[in-house]
Amino acid sequence: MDRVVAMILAGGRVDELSVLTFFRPKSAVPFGGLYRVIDFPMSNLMHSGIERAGVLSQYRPYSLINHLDAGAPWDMVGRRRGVFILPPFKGLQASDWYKGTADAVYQNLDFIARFDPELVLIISGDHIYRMDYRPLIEFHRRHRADLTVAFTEIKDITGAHRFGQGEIEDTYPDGGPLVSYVEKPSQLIHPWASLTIYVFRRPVLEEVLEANAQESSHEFGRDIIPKMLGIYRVFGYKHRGYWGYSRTIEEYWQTNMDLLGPLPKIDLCAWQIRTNLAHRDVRDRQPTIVGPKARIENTLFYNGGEILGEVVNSILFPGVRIAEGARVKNSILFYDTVVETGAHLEKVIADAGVVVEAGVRVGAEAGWDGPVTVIGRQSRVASGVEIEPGVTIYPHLTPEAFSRPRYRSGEVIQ
Ligand SMILES: Nc1ncnc2c1ncn2[C@@H]1O[C@H](COP(=O)(O)OP(=O)(O)O[C@H]2O[C@H](CO)[C@@H](O)[C@H](O)[C@H]2O)[C@@H](O)[C@H]1O
Repeated sequence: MDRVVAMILAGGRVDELSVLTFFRPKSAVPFGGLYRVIDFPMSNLMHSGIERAGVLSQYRPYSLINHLDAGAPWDMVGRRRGVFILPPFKGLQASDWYKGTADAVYQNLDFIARFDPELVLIISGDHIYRMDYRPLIEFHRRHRADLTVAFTEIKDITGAHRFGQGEIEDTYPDGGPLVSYVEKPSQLIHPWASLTIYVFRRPVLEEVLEANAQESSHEFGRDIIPKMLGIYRVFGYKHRGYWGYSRTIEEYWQTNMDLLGPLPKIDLCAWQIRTNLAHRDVRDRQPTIVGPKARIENTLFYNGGEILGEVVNSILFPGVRIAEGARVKNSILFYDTVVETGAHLEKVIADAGVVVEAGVRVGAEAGWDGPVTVIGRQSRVASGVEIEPGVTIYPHLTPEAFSRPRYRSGEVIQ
């Protein structure tokens, strides 16, 4: 894979993820008890033998930069390897904030040229999936394609309007020529959704991005792919495995829950997901302590924690403490969340450093189908309060911010 350079789109802000993306881009949102979202595409690259990647970052990049570091966890440090963060910059000619996905790559064509690659693999840093990119690249080469776009079959048509949709000629079992492509139509018109995974022949990428440079809109899905049809050799590749979009709070919660149970949708053992353990002292914390009265069922947890109460169907990041008599169910608790005695959490996502004081009920009785309650970073939920399912709590709130005994579904506490 020496002749392939990866460009990872990781600059987008995702408003639907609410308080979870107040301080970080979606690609840096913690995931699965130990990881961050970008670990999945990074590990896919590593397993596929692709050792050079540029990361196009823009929105609040600190935690992403800190996490990726020089790329050592994914074996990308070396004389001919590396992961390079590419923030927007001021250049000789007009350059600016990345005006869209295509513009982000366009502004870094000279970075790509340094490696003189045959192919450029452009992927999103925001998705949870396991994929070996080698068959895709092999497909691209076999068909002498200029561009290959990877797709997944749309099974749930209610969310179809959020995707780029393609019609793929049924020539081969793994794909065929791309006949038509529409970016986010208002309803389902084609059965395949774009995964934001593109393989370009490098001269073609340069040509189409140069041609788009003077336009007013700069998105691969809206402006580049549709215009290439009929002019270039454009193919659609059918990805058959799991792919988690997790663009809304509910989807993010569900994608995490997909890691639980006897048959997880992504097997973290068979396809090792690598992460950076150097920060938050994760590597050096003590093993998680499980108390004599603890009850733990169908749950993922790593180190540094203390579980004295009850945890069911949940994902706990390092350092989470659950006091005796506390109950946590169907929840995702980020680093160092503290759940005090008698507190009861159901279907909650708590960002790092949250404290839920004694006796608080958050989202209680939400069940599997109820809405998710989200608590922003380092908020302290006051003792005695009841928070109905589906409330959003802003970061850094102190107990004084909770002036009422009960908050209703859909409310935002700030
Ligand atoms: N200015 C910028 N600089 C750097 N990175 C940026 C950026 N703006 C966005 N990104 C990144 O690019 C990727 C695509 O994000 P977008 O918000 O453009 O698309 P969206 O997810 O809505 O649809 C897209 O993703 C769905 C699901 O894959 C497809 O179906 C659809 O065709 C496609 O447009 C994300 O990884 C995002 O972080």
